[in-house]
Amino acid sequence: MSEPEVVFRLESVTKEFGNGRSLLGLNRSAGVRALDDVSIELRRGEVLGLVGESGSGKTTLGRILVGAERATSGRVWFEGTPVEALRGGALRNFRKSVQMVFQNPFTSLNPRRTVRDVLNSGFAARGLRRGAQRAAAMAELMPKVGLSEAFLDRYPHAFSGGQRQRIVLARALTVEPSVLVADEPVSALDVSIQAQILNLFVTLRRELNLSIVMITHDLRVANFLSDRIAVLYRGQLVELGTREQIMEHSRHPYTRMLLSAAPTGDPDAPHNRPWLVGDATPADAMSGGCVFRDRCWLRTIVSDPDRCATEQPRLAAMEDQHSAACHFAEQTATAAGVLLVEAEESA
Ligand SMILES: Nc1ncnc2c1ncn2[C@@H]1O[C@H](COP(=O)(O)OP(=O)(O)OP(=O)(O)O)[C@@H](O)[C@H]1O
Repeated sequence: MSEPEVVFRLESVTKEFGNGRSLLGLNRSAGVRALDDVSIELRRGEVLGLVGESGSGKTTLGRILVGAERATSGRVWFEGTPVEALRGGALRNFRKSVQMVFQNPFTSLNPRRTVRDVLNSGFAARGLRRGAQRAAAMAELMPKVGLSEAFLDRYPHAFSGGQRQRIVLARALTVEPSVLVADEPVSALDVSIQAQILNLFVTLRRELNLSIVMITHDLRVANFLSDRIAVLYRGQLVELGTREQIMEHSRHPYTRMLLSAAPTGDPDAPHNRPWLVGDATPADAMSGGCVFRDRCWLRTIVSDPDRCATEQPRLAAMEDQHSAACHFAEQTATAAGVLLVEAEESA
């Protein structure tokens, strides 16, 4: 099998916010490490789900991909070139090629601009100057996102949330991107509409060979359309694998915890979930060791829990495509099974 083509490559990317001194050099603020030594690739035509709780660094990673934030350290390569080295035409091409779609379609559209105005700005950026060229591009684009051309002269307020998200997608597509970074694109929508929009992503990805980074706190969304899933915890990439590896054979105790906390729709699911262990300790009180150790259910049963406090686990490959950052990843599945049986017996 040939190697997949890599669109983005992130090498040891760290992003810190607010890590500076005041004007007089006093009160050095601790700052926030939103991303901590993240290395990952995005392949041509794949959907990469990026999951984790609020504050885990998902949006920051997405903003680094589109060039809206710069890494504090580490490298970001786009199609083989470091992003910071892009200039002139190559930089313009990068800005068109990588588009971001935001969560809230009610705030991401200007209420005073019709759909036609919105799309025309994108077509102008793509270099379509003549009215006839833009009309033809518009006639091609609207059905792709499931909208009628009759909507072109309406303002955003005339549309439902799902329709607005279709307009936002159409706007992103005007410049013919090769990568979409979608930041919680369905979480502001009614559940009944979410599947329609996710299906639209699936269709667009197939028709346009798009690479998509799907940022979501909802594992059901990631499960629906991802080829691979990356799990972030406190800015660190703690597990990476194919959709099936993560959803069915996850090895990091945090991923197991996320999966068990996700609504399953199963009324018989155990209420006494053994792997929900307390709240997170503030990050600045946890230097060294594993970032997840304070909430880790697996650590409560392994033979050498001190190791978790002293030695930071590195992301290590366990099988083809699947890696996890846990010293005891080999024991996760068995330990989870034992705990679940115990919980069911004591319920
Ligand atoms: N511009 C900023 N200035 C300071 N801190 C920031 C900034 N952007 C993000 N952070 C901090 O970085 C950390 C990661 O935030 P980020 O928004 O990337 O997480 P997230 O996983 O996308 O969370 P959410 O789902 O809540 O959006 C958080 O602690 C956040 O407060």
